[in-house]
Amino acid sequence: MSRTLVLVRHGQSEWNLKNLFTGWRDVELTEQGHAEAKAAGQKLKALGLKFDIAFTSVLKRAQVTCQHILDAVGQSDLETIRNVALNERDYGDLSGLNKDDARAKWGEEQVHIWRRSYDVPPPGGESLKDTGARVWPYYLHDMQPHVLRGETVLVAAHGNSLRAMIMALEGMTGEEIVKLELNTGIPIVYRLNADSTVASKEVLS
Ligand SMILES: O=C(O)[C@@H](CO)OP(=O)(O)O
Repeated sequence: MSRTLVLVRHGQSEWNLKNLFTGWRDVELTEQGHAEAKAAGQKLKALGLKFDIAFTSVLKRAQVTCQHILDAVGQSDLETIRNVALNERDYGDLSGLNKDDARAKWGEEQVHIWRRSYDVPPPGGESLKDTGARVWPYYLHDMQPHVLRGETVLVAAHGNSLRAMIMALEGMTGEEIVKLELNTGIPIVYRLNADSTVASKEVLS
């Protein structure tokens, strides 16, 4: 029984590089981002992983990352489900603003609260808790059944949508999850027990 779940944050995007709040804006990967996604695929290939299904968001930085990984493991045509539930946290009115400009305008502390508190949403956007309220039901209904059937599942998504999944998978508190930073293009390989709890976790950094 494989029961393997691989989570990967997309490679560096143009707006990661420019230090802009991104959220649901549909931006491209940088050259480095493409390279990170390909390297993630090579790491998964080296583990000998073969996927049964892949899931990604409706945003191209995650979709392209997903495709690079599937190409690297020799599964370019694998069934891939795209769903808005896996999108990045919606940054609302902050989307497109520079993070340093925002600190200058609203103060370091306020911007940190918007970025890394668990349940305080940025103006017009989602908190991490709000993001979890769409990610976790989607995981339970659409992804977890594949894993529990013994399949190997790839999820290429975003820093905060993956944080929301990790929090629930590992039973972390809101305080614990906001301290966890996910690097771009680094696969996290979970093996699950039959009762859906985590048996092991390996970060392929
Ligand atoms: O801008 C965003 O959408 C996210 C991820 O890049 O940023 P943050 O680090 O603030 O969660």
